[in-house]
Amino acid sequence: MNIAFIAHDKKKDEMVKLTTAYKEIIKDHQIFATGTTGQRIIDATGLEVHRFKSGPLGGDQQIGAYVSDNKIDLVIFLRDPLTAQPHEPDISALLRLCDVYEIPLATNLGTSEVLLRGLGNGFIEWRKTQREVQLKELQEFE
Ligand SMILES: O=C(CO)COP(=O)(O)O
Repeated sequence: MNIAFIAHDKKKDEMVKLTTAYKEIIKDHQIFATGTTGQRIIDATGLEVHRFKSGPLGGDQQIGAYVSDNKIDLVIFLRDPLTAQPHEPDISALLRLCDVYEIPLATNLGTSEVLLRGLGNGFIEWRKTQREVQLKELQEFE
């Protein structure tokens, strides 16, 4: 599975704790992240991470583009609900695309734990079928 991890500044310590705690589960998957979040995950876990640009510089949009290309199966986005973000429109756009494409999305630590445990127990496997169906549809369209 391809998992995207994103955390706002005040949530980055939580993200480090989360990815460290669930390293045994996430190590078997491809990890994508916005720039600074990705670096924190690399430093803390040593896992391989595909880093996009930093969020305010377009990272959320890059992940959104991957979502719309059916390349992301799960999004863990630890948002800071108490601080205004200069790139709020990008954040809303990413959340919207997750809903458009029915991508499992966690925006807080509690839901993140549920989704990562679900991932470990195979509950996200349906995404593989979803990807194959969509690929077939695209091929028929071309
Ligand atoms: O701002 C972000 C998401 O909206 C996160 O970006 P960084 O991981 O680069 O801090």
